[in-house]
Parts: sequence; C-alpha cells; structure tokens
Amino acid sequence: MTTALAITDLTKDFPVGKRLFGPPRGVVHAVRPVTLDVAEGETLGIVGESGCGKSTLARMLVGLLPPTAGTIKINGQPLDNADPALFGRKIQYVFQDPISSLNPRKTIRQIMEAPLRHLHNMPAADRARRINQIFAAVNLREEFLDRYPHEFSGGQAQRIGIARALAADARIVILDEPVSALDVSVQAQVLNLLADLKGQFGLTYLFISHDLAVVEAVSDRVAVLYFGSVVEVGPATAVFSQPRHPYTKLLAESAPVVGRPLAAPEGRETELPDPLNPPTGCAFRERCSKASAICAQIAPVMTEVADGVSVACHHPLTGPA
Ligand SMILES: Nc1ncnc2c1ncn2[C@@H]1O[C@H](COP(=O)(O)OP(=O)(O)OP(=O)(O)O)[C@@H](O)[C@H]1O
Repeated sequence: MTTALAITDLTKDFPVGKRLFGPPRGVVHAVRPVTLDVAEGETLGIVGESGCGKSTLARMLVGLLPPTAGTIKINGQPLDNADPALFGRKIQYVFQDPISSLNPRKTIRQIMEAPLRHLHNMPAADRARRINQIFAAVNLREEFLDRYPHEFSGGQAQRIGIARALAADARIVILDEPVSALDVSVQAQVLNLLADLKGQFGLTYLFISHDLAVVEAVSDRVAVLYFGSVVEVGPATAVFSQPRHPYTKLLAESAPVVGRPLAAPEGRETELPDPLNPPTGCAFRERCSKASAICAQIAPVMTEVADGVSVACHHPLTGPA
C-alpha cells in the first residue's frame, strides 16, 4: 500500500479578540494535532458536526491556511506553504457551494484554463485538448465552455467545479461537502460521477461531510473528528456498524432517519465545548454517558482496539451498535 497523503500532527490555532497592542484575548484550537494517512486510491471520509474543524483541516491541506504546526506530505514529499503552486499541482479542492466558488466574471473556459496555464505552463493547443477531454469525462457539453457560472444549475456547476479540480492534474482531491448543497436527485448523479472519475484518473479522495449516510456510501475508511481531534478511525463498515467511540455512536444515532425525530439523547449536552474554555481531559466527557474520573484528568490518545480501528477513549464501546 502506497501512502498518497501523510498528515502528521497538523495543528491550527486561531488567536481571537486581537488587540492593537498586547496579546490576543484567547486562542481557538480549531485543529489539535491530527495525524492521518490516506492510501493511494483510497477514499477517506471525514465526519463530525459543525465546528469540529473539518473545513480548517481541509483548508490547510490545500494551502489556503498555513498550519500552526505539523506536516503534510504527498507521496513522501513535504508541502511547503512558501510554494502554493506545489499544493495546486498535487492536491485540489472541490467546494461545497459550486456556483459561488466559480468566478462569476470568467467563462468556464477561462476558469478551466487557469490551472493549466499557471500550474503547468501548458501551450494553448494542449490546453484546449485537455479541457475538452476533462469536460467529456464530467459529462458536460463542449458548448458550455463559453458560458458563465450563473447560467448553470447546482449540479452542472458542481461538475464544473470537479472539472476545474481535475484540470490541475492533481491526484488527490479534497471534496468538502461536495453534494450537500444539491438536490437529493442530483446528489446521486454527482456521487456516481465522482466514483467513475476516481477510477478513470487514478484519484485519492478525502471526502468531508456531516452526512453520515453519504460518507458511509462512498468511503473506504472514515475518520471521526470531534472538537479538532480525530477520535475514531477505521474501515467505514466497521466504524458505522460498530462504533467504538461514544461520540461516533451519538453521531450515528442522531443522523436523520425517515420517521425518527432529529434529537440528541435525553439529558445530554448537545453542544461542542466552548473553544475558548475547553474542558480538561477528554473533550467529549460532558456529553458522554461513559465518562468517569479519569476522563476529566487525562486526554485519551488514539489506540488500536480492533483490526484497523483506533479510538481515543478511556472506555471504548465493545458491544454491537
Ligand atoms: N478564522 C477563524 N478565526 C477564529 N476561529 C475560527 C476561524 N475559523 C474557524 N474557527 C473556529 O475553529 C473551529 C473549527 O471550525 P471549522 O469551520 O473548521 O469547523 P467545521 O467542522 O468545518 O464546521 P462547519 O461544518 O460549520 O463548516 C470552530 O470553533 C470555529 O469557530
């Protein structure tokens, strides 16, 4: 197994309440040291509720945010924030909101040309050939190339977003809630397209979503993020059929199911802790039915509890879900 993407101790702190003179009033640890490997050709799902650090992690991976600490390596080669073009050639980002992520004043052809021109210095004739090839791969008609983003539906715009990511010829694609803004009927088409493209272009995906059903359907492995930390990682089937971390179980139980009201289990905290005043020990303990004295004292570290499944928990669950 070749490791396509290796994330080691990646961390992002945001100083908040900056004053003109003197130190900031506090620091939000948006991503606490996160370590993850993604194998070539794999789809790693990243799930977690709003505010757990998914977007901050993704933005660091594509060079949009400099990490506070830690390293990102692609095929063993470190990515350096001093060279943003290196990120673009190696790793691309598909945004949640397809239309607003495309420059409204540029035609689709101009949008598609930018990565070929800037990242690959490709001559005009080669650019045109490559754009036509990619457009065909995402099932869009060539005549769309001379139109503007607002002329497209959400599903078409997301195909264009995907085409733009492919134009850069990167092998790793971060899909940040790629279908959340789309109608359910269009979601399946885009997911099928992503699956086809993965095979056709030999891609590796990081698929970020709060929608557990979608993540389960598309991922080989899943990492569950809570309050900036990975709390469980393992094969998607294992993680969803038998969650080992109480938070994964809570997430699975509160996922919307037809006929079941969307509610957290009774008497439990439903909110993430205050980022400016984080709890001691395990960040999940105030919402956890298993919490004991040790959880308030010592932050649990990732430990393998089953074949390929690791959790950061002092009291991992053992029974079936
Ligand atoms: N620029 C910033 N300055 C200060 N705090 C920030 C900044 N960006 C994010 N945060 C904080 O970092 C934490 C993680 O945010 P992030 O947006 O990465 O979470 P998320 O899981 O992607 O949420 P969502 O699904 O709502 O986008 C949150 O507490 C958020 O308030």
